[in-house]
Amino acid sequence: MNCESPIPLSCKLSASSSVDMSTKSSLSSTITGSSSGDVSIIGKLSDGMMSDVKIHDGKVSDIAKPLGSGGGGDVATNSASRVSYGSNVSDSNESSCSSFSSNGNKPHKSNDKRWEAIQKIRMRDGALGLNHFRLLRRLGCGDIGSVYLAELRSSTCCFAMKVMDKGSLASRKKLLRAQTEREILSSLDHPFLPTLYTHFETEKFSCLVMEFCIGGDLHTLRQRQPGKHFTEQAARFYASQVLLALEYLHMLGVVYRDLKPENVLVREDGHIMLSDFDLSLRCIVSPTVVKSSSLDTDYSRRSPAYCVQPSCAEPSCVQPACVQPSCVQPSCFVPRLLSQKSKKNRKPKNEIGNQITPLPELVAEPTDARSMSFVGTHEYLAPEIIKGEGHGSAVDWWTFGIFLYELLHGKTPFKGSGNRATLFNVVGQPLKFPETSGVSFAARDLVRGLLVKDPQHRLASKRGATEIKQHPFFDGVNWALIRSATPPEIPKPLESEAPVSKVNFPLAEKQIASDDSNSSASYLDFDFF
Ligand SMILES: Nc1ncnc2c1ncn2[C@@H]1O[C@H](COP(=O)(O)OP(=O)(O)OP(=O)(O)O)[C@@H](O)[C@H]1O
Repeated sequence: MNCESPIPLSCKLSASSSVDMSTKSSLSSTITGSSSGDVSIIGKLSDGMMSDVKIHDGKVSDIAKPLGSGGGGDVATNSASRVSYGSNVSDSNESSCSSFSSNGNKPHKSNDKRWEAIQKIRMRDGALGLNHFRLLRRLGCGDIGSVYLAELRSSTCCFAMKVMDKGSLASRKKLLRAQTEREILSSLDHPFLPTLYTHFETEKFSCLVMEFCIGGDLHTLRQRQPGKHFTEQAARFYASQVLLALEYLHMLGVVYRDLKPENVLVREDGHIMLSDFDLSLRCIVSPTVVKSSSLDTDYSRRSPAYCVQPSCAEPSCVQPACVQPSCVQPSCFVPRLLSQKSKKNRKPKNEIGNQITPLPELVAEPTDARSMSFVGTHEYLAPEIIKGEGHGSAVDWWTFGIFLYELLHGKTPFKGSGNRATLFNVVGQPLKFPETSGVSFAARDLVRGLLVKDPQHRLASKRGATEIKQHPFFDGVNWALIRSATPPEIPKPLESEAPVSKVNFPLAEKQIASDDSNSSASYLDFDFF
């Protein structure tokens, strides 16, 4: 494997951020292809155009004046190299386009105004299409598409629309990645994960309409902090929400595999949303209650019992064929109770009655799932991925450790002079903390537990997120009420810096312009791949 191979570059762009250009460039690079095969450069930078909109509560509320100076060229920086080796994904038949008929399967979003707005259009016009949206500006672009801020016409609701060129996806063998992302997105209903409002296709494009996050990503936000790192309190806030999102994904049978600050977006209320699921691995999980009630509260005194079905065991599992779509739905889980103790060892009822009753504990995470794909971002790659040993959900706990380290220290722990050196460090170098670090013992201890190179001995590898939640670093976090916790920072409403200029549509974009015949050309800025 040549880790210094030319790599496709995909840009990331956040229009209103000030950045430290010395530490990271504005490129996020992605390696794709087989380990022996050639790879090519396919990226470009987007131009960071801004439109004149102001947004509150996912709705356009005002037309703001251009701000003039002060950041037109500000580009969110991200040099993190993204890797996707060995999946050798071949084209699959595209699933037929479908808009979701209702929000019935997303009870947590049931009173969301955006659903109502979408539903109204659907009742009036049938399926939604590109012509129902006004594209205001490009938010950024990734390896498989560009994301636009889109306003639903005849409403004031705003969305993030990911637009993917189907021809380009097919020629670059990325249809499966796009399909994976769409299927995962459609199964999510969680406060820290995106809502997919609808999906539709034009002749040329496949479009995902998602919740829009006004606050940019955590990478950009970190750059703005004093010392370019978060306080421990802020890091705890963001990490705890990410942890819950990962736990939920694992319970759905999704190993996320691409955690990094760039993929953690900030909502207008300051809470987070994990985005970008095209590198995720889906597997089948079999949740197990390892502790059913108050019978035993002390983990350290007993050997835990786990029962997770490693249904997704080999490289082929990155292919959809090995995943039953219905099995990423929570409804397919039938938790099983494992008896922890024989009856004679249990405490008598009256003793239990005097105690605070802890909640049952469920392990529903695919701790034994295995994939051989080489995916992720160099600085975040787990050793078992680099070594090609096969990996499962423990990779998310490794990346969680790197993520926490970066939030607290402003840099990742194993970064080398190049990608090859980075990978070497991840596998062979011990974890070190900056000597002058003011980070607490608890935080360092948690990072140490997560960045254990052997996944079998890594924190959370046995009982999943529960092990991490119980670490002293998270003492005081009210997991049940975390949505009500006060965020470290509330993003400012989006305002424009410069009016959108007229765009000359390249040939490839003419189609979308004609698809979107009702829209004003001045709002369009397409630039695919
Ligand atoms: N829901 C959203 N709200 C606001 N901005 C978003 C949203 N989703 C994506 N973005 C922006 O668009 C950029 C591109 O996102 P996208 O997920 O397509 O690319 P990516 O993160 O580089 O991943 P990939 O290369 O796998 O496609 C992100 O970096 C982010 O800045």
